Amino acid sequence: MHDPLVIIALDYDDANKALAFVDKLTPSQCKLKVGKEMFTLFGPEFVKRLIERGFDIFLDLKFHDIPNTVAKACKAAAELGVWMVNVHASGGAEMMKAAKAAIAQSSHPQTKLIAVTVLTSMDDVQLNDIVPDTTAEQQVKNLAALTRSCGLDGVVCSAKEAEMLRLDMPEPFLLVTPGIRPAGAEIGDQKRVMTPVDAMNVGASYLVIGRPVTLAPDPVAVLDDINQSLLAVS
Ligand SMILES: O=C(O)c1cc(=O)[nH]c(=O)n1[C@@H]1O[C@H](COP(=O)(O)O)[C@@H](O)[C@H]1O
Repeated sequence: MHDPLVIIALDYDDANKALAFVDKLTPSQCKLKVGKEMFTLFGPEFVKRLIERGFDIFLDLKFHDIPNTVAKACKAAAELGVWMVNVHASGGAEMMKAAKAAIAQSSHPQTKLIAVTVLTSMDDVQLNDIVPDTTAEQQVKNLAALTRSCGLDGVVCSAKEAEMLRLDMPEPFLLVTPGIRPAGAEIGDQKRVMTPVDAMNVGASYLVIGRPVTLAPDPVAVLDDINQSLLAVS
């Protein structure tokens, strides 16, 4: 089966609404991301229902805690049967290595583990409130290098940093890029954004796209258009 490049962020507060959308999709059109809102509302059962429908699931809970806690959470996520799970790289090397080791020991050791570098909702000004005297680009570079040295499968970053990272981080290291906005789409709370085609051209592995698709009057048509536009670059 063709591996879809788009990961749809299912950020709904209503499981039936989310499932009504998912029922119009096939696993060759997109992977699905379940994040903090839907997981908090509907839990692992909801994730299992999506897996049963044949979709690859990115469980985006962005774990960030002491190594023991994150390792156990990642093992539990892997055992749900998800395709990918994530942690915050700023949790540090010990935490990331513990998470990787725990997944390797789980019943689903092929689960991919990636680390968030700098959230795509942050610009340099916001970043400097928490990490002075750096840029988002520099911080992404440092945290991606740390993530890679810990043996993880990839990072979450904005497509703005993809070209720089690809210089010394070739595939199969994954660059998973949210903050994707088709031309003319509302940017909302995102800061470091790029269009789907531009993101793929600079080296993204997968594009995480939420509201531009899910809030559209015809979400499936928007997803089809994005997939069509990507045919030329993939
Ligand atoms: O890890 C993520 O998926 C993530 C990291 C990041 O830096 N920025 C980011 O937007 N995300 C997620 O990607 C999705 C983006 O959604 P939209 O902004 O609606 O396209 C949301 O579900 C976010 O939680």
